Amino acid sequence: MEAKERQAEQERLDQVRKKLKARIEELEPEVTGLRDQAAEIRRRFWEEVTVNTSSDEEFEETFYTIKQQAAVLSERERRHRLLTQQLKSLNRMLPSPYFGRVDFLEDGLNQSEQIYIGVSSFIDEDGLSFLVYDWRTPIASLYYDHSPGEASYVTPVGQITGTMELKRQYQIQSGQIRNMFDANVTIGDELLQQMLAKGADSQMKSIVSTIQKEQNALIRNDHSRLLIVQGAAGSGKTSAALQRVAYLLYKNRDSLKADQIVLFSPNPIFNSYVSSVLPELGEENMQQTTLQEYLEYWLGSSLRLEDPFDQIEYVLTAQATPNYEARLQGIKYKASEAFLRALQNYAQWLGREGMLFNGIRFRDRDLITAEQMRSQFYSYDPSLRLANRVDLLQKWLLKELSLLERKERRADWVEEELQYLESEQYAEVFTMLHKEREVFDIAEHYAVVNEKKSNKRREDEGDFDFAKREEDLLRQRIVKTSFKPLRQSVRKFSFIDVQGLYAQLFGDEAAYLEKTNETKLPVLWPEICKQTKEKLDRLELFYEDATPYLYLKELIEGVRTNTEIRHVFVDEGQDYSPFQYEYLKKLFPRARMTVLGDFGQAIFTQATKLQGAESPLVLLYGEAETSLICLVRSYRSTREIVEFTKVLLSDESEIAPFERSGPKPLLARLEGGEKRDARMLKDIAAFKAEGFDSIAVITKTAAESRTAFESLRIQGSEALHLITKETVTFEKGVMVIPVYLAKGIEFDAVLIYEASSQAYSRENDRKLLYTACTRAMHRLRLYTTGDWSPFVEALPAYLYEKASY
Ligand SMILES: Nc1ncnc2c1ncn2[C@@H]1O[C@H](COP(=O)(O)OP(=O)(O)OP(=O)(O)O)[C@@H](O)[C@H]1O
Repeated sequence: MEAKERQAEQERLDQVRKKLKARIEELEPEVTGLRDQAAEIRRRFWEEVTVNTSSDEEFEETFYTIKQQAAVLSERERRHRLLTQQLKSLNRMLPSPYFGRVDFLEDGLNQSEQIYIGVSSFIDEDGLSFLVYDWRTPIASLYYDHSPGEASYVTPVGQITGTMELKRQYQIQSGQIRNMFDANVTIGDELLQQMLAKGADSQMKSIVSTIQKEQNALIRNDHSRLLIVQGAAGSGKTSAALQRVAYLLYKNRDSLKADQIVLFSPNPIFNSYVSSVLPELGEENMQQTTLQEYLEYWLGSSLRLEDPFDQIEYVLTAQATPNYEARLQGIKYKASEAFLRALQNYAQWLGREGMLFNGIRFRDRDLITAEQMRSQFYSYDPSLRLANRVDLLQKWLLKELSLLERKERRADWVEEELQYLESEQYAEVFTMLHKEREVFDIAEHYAVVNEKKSNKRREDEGDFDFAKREEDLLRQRIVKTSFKPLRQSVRKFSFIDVQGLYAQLFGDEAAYLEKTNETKLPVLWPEICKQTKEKLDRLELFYEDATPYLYLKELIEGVRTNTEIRHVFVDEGQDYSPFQYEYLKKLFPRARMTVLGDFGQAIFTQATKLQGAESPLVLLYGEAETSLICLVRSYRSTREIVEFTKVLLSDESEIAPFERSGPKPLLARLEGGEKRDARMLKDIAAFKAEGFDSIAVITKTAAESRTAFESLRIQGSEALHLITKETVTFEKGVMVIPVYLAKGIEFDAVLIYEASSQAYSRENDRKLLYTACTRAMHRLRLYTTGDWSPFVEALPAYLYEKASY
């Protein structure tokens, strides 16, 4: 590019920065001033108002002064918040105010506009000219969606068409243009090349300057109730999802707050990995959770819930244990829509018969028996929904408890407790009764004053009525305290035996079919029943039972919904069952859903296909309300790694590498574990010397991770981190990690610990191996001490190098 052009751009940049600095200098004292003013108003709030309640007018006067003061304070605080935000955004822009420019000649006009695009907008002093446009403005989509030539963008008032005369990208650091590229066919290839060539980080990066056209479509899609994104490994699903959150927050800034968006992540470590993207863009983070966290919260502490990682560890390691096959069948069935339907039918059946209740017991006595509840429950109008009848029963129980509580006051145990009451409790009741009197009685006023003066309680023994009332009140208090937990547990629906109701489903086959109207069951149903019940007896719940259990509980007690949440994002969406999607839909009735996933990485047994006619997800809200976007270009890995992993997956999925080259994946076969570990350590050292500082040894299971970690450490590597399901923060370095925890994360170099036929030979293992290999950005090595996995064996030799040592 011509030097003159570059100089002109640098001059423009200097101009913009000068204006930015001027605005910052102007704002800084204003922000400080507002902060001090607000603090001062707060401090002197009560000094400014004279509280006078002697007459109605005075009272009104006081009331208005307070209101006025509060309004001034809130205005100062609001303005302070606003300007602080502006200041932050200007400071964020200062080192690199923009990253792109398009020159656009709108049809019908005779002069083109230069549109500079950055992380936020910056308007000139005239209040009209945009020196920089926020990347989320409608006009900025020109940059992402078009190349020079005919172009258009959509505004709230319609489509604007014209010609794009120039598209330019900048790399700006500390106010200096380091690089400039003019794009013609595809945008940003050069900038993107440079971005992707960089090393992995402990935090996900924002991709705002190089968003690709197909990603832009998903970021800005705001008409679908459900947006499904099926994207190959490394195609930027997570990155684009986070930009989408930023976009939605910008577009709906008057009506949408960050805490009305929730992201379901695959594991806690992933939460830490993505947590810096939004703040980097000047937005607050959305809520982040895992489904496990959600389920645990709602199940409470009565049952211990297995987590998905223990479940997958079982699936991967317990093949040789008895009844493995039954558990697998159980996992599949309990994730299915058939089971969902079965539970709905079961709830219908319970409406007619079979409800189970927990009687209410008190001091080893039955207060209200399960039988009484049952007959009360079935006396209600059968046309009422189950949950409505439960609601009626709850009200009835609370009323019954009130009656019983009253009766209980005369019980002997209350008499006994009276004897043991602490003197403070007496004193409290005594004062209460006197307070009651004091209001009406002048003599009482006098007695109170006297009491205070002499610092002695007066004698009331002679006053029979008073003593009786005192006792009554004390009895009332004793019983009330003891009944409080009973009331609380009725409010929490503890009178419903959900555990029994769930267990009751897993009786014999004929009974199940009758209660649920189902016709087909897994072959090993009796064993599934046995396993489920044994677990429940130990007050535990398999992971695959958690969502159905909660679902049944809600069919009975009424659905728990969260109407505050407007957008739900589900990352690694292939790992959720159809059942879980139904549950999420119910839970967030007012939310739009964005599901991102890759069926190629479906390593959990309950996986859901995201697209295609048989996808249950498409049926969730119906086709009319669902949009599907496929991302096929993979940005994470070099072309060589993408080609290797693509063939490894061996299905028809389209995966296209982005043009970035590196060495082919390397296969190393060694005689015995010791030699393999020694080799790996040497390779790790070499990677580090090359400047890669995020390196992962990926294993199939957590058990294998522990062994690998120990043996690599013994061989001399201390700077090694073992990542387990308990790890909550993601840090750079060399780590040993099971593949299912590495989901969604990436590393400069990946070393597959043992790619033998023993480890990866079943069809499911293929996806595990694929997921593991696709974590690599720049280098991929596979090791084995035995025969290669058949999936590796089947790869054509041109896809890899073989190590010769
Ligand atoms: N438009 C882009 N510009 C720059 N980098 C990008 C872009 N799209 C994706 N990337 C990079 O590609 C890598 C993979 O992105 P991301 O993790 O979002 O992919 P993913 O589809 O969620 O992957 P996976 O399913 O394997 O977890 C990241 O390093 C991301 O920064």
